[in-house]
Amino acid sequence: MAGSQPLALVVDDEPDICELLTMTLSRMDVRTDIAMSVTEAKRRLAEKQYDFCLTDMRLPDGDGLELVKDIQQRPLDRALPVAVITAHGNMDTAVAALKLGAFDFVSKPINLKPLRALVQLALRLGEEKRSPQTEWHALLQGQTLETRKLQEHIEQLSRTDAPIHIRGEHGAGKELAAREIHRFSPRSSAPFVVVNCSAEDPAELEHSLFGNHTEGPESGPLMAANGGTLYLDDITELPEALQAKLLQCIQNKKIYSPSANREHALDLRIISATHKSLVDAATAHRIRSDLYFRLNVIELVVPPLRERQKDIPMLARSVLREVAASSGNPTPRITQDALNTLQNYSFPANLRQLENILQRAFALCDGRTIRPEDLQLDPVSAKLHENSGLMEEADGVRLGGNDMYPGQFSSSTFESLDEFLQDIEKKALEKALEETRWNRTAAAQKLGISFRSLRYRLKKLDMED
Ligand SMILES: Nc1ncnc2c1ncn2[C@@H]1O[C@H](COP(=O)(O)OP(=O)(O)OP(=O)(O)O)[C@@H](O)[C@H]1O
Repeated sequence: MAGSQPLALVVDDEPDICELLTMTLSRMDVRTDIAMSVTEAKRRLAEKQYDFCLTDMRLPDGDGLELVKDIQQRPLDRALPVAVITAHGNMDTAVAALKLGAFDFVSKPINLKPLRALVQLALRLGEEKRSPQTEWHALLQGQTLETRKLQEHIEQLSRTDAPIHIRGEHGAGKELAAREIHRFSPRSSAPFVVVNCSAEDPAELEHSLFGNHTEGPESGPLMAANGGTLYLDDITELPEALQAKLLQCIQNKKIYSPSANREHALDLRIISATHKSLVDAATAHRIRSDLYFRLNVIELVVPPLRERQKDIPMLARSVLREVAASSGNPTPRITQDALNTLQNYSFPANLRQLENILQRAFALCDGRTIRPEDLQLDPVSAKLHENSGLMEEADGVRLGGNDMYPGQFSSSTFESLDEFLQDIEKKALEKALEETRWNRTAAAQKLGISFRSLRYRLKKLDMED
């Protein structure tokens, strides 16, 4: 830090606000320089090294966004955390600032409590950047371009506090990526809390999000994640009534407790995820547009394992090391043929499937060496997945095969393409249900869809009985 006390640059042309900010920061042992315009701010940034910058949006010679952009473009200042002050309710500007690289925003009239939390986070951000990078989770290591891009993006996102939406196939590592963002972020000492938004029962989901009736939000994950990160998995499945409630909490940064008859301040980073398209869900009005804009400020795409093909040998060895260590056994060897076989497989269920395959292979092998036959890969389903693009295979359920559907549309058998596709869907659902003895939760899991989605499909295809 510049000197023993941190130094902040406040950019605002309203003397009252400058005074309020200077006083608040000085009570936090932060020294402040003031700039009244974009030009003056740029000059000061060129002269001194700051630990944090807070800028108003409307300035006499330009706007705060220009400054945010400028700070991101200066190599020396790349590490400088910048936050913006927005007019009350102007979410568009706040989102634009976050997209440009601002780590957070405060809205007018300035409330001192969130402002202090923001300053503390900004200062921790500065410190994090100076500490040596921690090692990646074993499944996110690798040398392929896709993996490096992912790592770089994760590092970048851990330096902001903006909401992130993660998109990727089942088992590709969305939660892992979210955990890494949290671990590298200044929120890392606070909890990372996971909520799955596709619960079977909406009332149960409401409790699991907002706490139960007797204890209120104090017993729920939003309060549990306070100060840290809330990971909302399968966000496209969140029922509409809960979307409104969630939006209110995120927007107001508060949660109401009926039992205590008071509001609790919420200081959370939200990371949401889906294996579907959030854009499609918003277009189809399954996700409220105001919530969509709140969640999808920055998107992170986690690549499927088949796009990290060259990483597979390294990943396989590291999974085997873990599997063996957890049972107190020496790590088995894996032959080059077995590695080649893995590299040629399409892994429809991604990292999760790689782990499952190697756990099974470890149990089946002679204890010392894993050979191709120990992997028990299903070449047909792998090929089907590669070629069809129609359906997804998860956890080893075979959705295709000539015994199930003819593979191509014929107008003599089906009246329309829709009917043909419905037939495929019906057969896949039947098969998964049979294989799980009509346990719908397990069948949904096998099909790689949520329980709600399975229920919806069964209804749509008139298969509820
Ligand atoms: N905290 C963790 N520690 C160790 N391994 C983990 C952890 N979280 C996930 N994994 C492993 O990482 C792999 C990818 O899982 P992850 O849950 O990140 O995928 P995902 O893309 O979020 O999947 P889904 O869409 O089904 O929720 C799995 O094999 C899982 O076992």
